[in-house]
Amino acid sequence: MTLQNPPVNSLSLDFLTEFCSALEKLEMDKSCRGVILTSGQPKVFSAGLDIMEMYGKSPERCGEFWRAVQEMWLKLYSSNMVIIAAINGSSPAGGCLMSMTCDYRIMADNPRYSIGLNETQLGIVAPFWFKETMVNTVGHRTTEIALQLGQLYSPTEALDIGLVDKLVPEDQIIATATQTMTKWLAVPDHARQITKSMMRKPTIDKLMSKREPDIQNFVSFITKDPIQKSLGLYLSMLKKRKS
Ligand SMILES: CCCCCCCCCC/C=C/CC(=O)SCCNC(=O)CCNC(=O)[C@H](O)C(C)(C)COP(=O)(O)OP(=O)(O)OC[C@H]1O[C@@H](n2cnc3c(N)ncnc32)[C@H](O)[C@@H]1OP(=O)(O)O
Repeated sequence: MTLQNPPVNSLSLDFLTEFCSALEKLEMDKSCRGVILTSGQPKVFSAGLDIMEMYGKSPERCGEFWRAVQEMWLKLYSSNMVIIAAINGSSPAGGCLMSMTCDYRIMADNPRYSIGLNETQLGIVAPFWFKETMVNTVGHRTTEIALQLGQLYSPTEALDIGLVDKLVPEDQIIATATQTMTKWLAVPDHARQITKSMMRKPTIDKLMSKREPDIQNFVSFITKDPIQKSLGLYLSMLKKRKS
């Protein structure tokens, strides 16, 4: 699957809805056992959640957006398929979350790229299921430091902490992902799928049982004046940096 939402693959409501529907089709297709997730945009895997979906929007619209974010996470994290992330660009916040739902992460070894959950840098807080996905990936202590600082890691740093599994030159990323997929698909599906589910079920069940309160929490948090102000400042910083 190639992410195509120019310019930076930000995760808008429309894009998330389309993504989930495409993933569901693959999940139901018995001939499809694995997916390589990559970006069709230069330099960026995904810029994370579309900030415009969280800025100046009605509570109803924010709720609809958050349900779509939950759905994307649930579909990816609980997929029966082998999902390999070929991270061919920067992957902050929601982009990092998306990568962490995959079974294996291969990143281009370009020092200009970065990956991490940088929410606190925007004045917002990564919700419990973002946090738990990271704990399940890199462990508790590393997550505590990463989340409080809103740290973005270079590919080499990300490899050091186990946030990605392998670095390769960018032009070899799909070939390496394909070789890796062959190895993962050599394991009998049922045994691998049960094992994956055993590892991830507690985190998935926790969000499933708290979906509505999590949406309420998000809406009441994101629509608060100081949070809207922080997002507005961050957006203008992004635009200014460009000029
Ligand atoms: C008890 C508490 C309970 C809490 C419950 C509530 C929890 C709330 C949590 C909400 C979680 C949010 C997670 C997120 O994903 S937030 C998004 C974070 N994303 C970022 O910080 C990334 C920002 N972008 C960048 O750093 C860079 O754009 C880039 C990805 C490194 C690419 O750089 P590049 O130089 O190639 O591109 P530009 O910066 O010039 O960007 C091109 C245009 O795209 C716009 N842009 C970039 N990112 C976003 C985005 N995420 N959303 C919307 N728009 C984005 C950028 O402004 C440029 O626009 P322009 O062309 O109009 O200037």
